Amino acid sequence: MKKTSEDKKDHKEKSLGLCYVDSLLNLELPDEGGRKLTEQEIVGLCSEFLDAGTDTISTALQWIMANLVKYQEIQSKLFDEIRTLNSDEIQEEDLKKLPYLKAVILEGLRRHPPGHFVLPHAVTQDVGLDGYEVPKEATVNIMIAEIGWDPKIWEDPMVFKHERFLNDDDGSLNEDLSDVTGNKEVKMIPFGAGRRMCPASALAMLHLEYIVANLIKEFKWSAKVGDDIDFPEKQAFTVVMKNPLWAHVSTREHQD
Ligand code: HEM
Repeated sequence: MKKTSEDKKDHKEKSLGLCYVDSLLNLELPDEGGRKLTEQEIVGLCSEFLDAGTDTISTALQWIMANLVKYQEIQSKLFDEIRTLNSDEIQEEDLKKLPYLKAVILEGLRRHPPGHFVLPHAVTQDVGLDGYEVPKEATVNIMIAEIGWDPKIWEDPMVFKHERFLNDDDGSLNEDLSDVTGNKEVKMIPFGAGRRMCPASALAMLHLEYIVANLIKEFKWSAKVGDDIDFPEKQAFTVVMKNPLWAHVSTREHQD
């Protein structure tokens, strides 16, 4: 760890900035006499970051791509939208010009949230909430998936209908529905809500939009011959596709 720290010091001069481990190595805890993090704490934080940040994204990506493989008409419309950008490689700033893409990603997260629950929470003292007693230290959880599938809020909740996030008149994004923070109203909260909400929700949305846009721009995705693409789930670290996606991938330049 020490050697890495010194190596990083040299590297810092030549690089763009500090990486996550550099920040952890430099951190001092003001409430604990300014002590540094222990090696065990740093390893714990890195592992939390990697687990929370890779499995969730890859699971969400697989569900979204599976829907685009199954529903070719959605994939074609998405490709048409991406084509309007007329750019060689989609950049971060292009993404806000792609409401159809955002609607597909949101519907993917509503219909197939990678986590069906938040992390277990607890209160530090007995609390009365809306007529319910929540005892100190009892485990409290929230059913993320069920909220996004509530038929009182979502029409045909188990159907992949990305258009629900678009305004009928001009195809722009319905801003109220697409707020997933739960700050205005809790309709779907794939990242949880409140103080312990996923700290990387904006980064995750950016990654999903960026990756899906570039995958669809470069390649046409279709089902393996004889594969129907179905959507049963399996609980792993996240809720994954029981039958993982196998797709036939071909470059766009040979066909469009
Ligand atoms: C589609 C992608 C993602 C989804 C659906 C997701 C969802 C969630 C959910 C539901 C929680 C629990 C919130 C709660 O307990 O109230 C959470 C926590 C967390 N997520 Fe994400 N996440 C995603 C991507 C990421 C990424 C990319 C990172 C890091 C780079 C990350 C880092 C974390 C961390 C560190 C926590 C724990 C926060 C805490 O305990 O206060 N997540 N995430």
